Amino acid sequence: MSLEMGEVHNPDKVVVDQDILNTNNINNDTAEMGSERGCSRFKRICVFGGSSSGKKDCYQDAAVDLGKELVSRKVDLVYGGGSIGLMGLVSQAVHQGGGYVIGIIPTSLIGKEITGETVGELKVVTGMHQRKAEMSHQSDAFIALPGGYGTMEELLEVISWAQLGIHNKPVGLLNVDGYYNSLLDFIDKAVDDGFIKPYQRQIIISSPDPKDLLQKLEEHVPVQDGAVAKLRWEIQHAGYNSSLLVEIGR
Ligand SMILES: C/C(=C\CNc1ncnc2c1ncn2[C@@H]1O[C@H](COP(=O)(O)O)[C@@H](O)[C@H]1O)CO
Repeated sequence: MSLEMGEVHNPDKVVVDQDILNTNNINNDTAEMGSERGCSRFKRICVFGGSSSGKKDCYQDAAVDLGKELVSRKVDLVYGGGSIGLMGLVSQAVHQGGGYVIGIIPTSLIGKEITGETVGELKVVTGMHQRKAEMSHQSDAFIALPGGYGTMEELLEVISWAQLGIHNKPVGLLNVDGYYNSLLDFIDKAVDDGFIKPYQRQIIISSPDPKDLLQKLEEHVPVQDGAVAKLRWEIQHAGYNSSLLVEIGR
């Protein structure tokens, strides 16, 4: 497979590149589709997950169940574009269920040897930072499956962006078999010790069960603080025009 930057693979289901990048369009679509789709307030959810499958069957089962749950709610999947590990399993479950899959992959990770044979659409970006920005632009919520450094980095970034008010999209943690218990304990310690504000602890929505997690995300009301709202207002009124501000404006 040879792909150029910005190219969308799989022409039978081509998404016009400009539409993908236009965050406002996606937002409008989401609002319009809400009643039409009937199943979810989200049009697209970004799922982070291990490039490994983990040693216990329950991790793989959870990835497949999450994919099926997205399909049943008619929510599109945005993910890292690889076919390996839990990220591959969730993408295959969505694709096989007839759902829509968009993989965002940096040029450096393209190649069957590294990512395997991917399903759905594949959008190529220049690097890891562009990938995360693009995944965030594309999505109305985030979910992390169990995973390693890559998953944790992606998860913590969207949490810290929520804390800064860069987005107000729900962040879910699929805490399969208590995999993330020690991370949640650590975050509770950070709250106790004064490094994370108690209301910011609520940014993370966790559940061991995909269906329950999706339901909690649907019902979630984002936490706001006055300082963040002021920051958002000041940046918007400073007249900047960057991808970050497109995010902030959502
Ligand atoms: C480097 C190797 C394989 C990497 N293949 C990947 N393809 C696509 N996306 C990937 C890949 N590896 C990591 N990611 C991203 O990070 C998250 C998973 O990382 P983790 O450390 O396994 O948790 C995932 O969400 C992707 O976005 C060959 O060794």
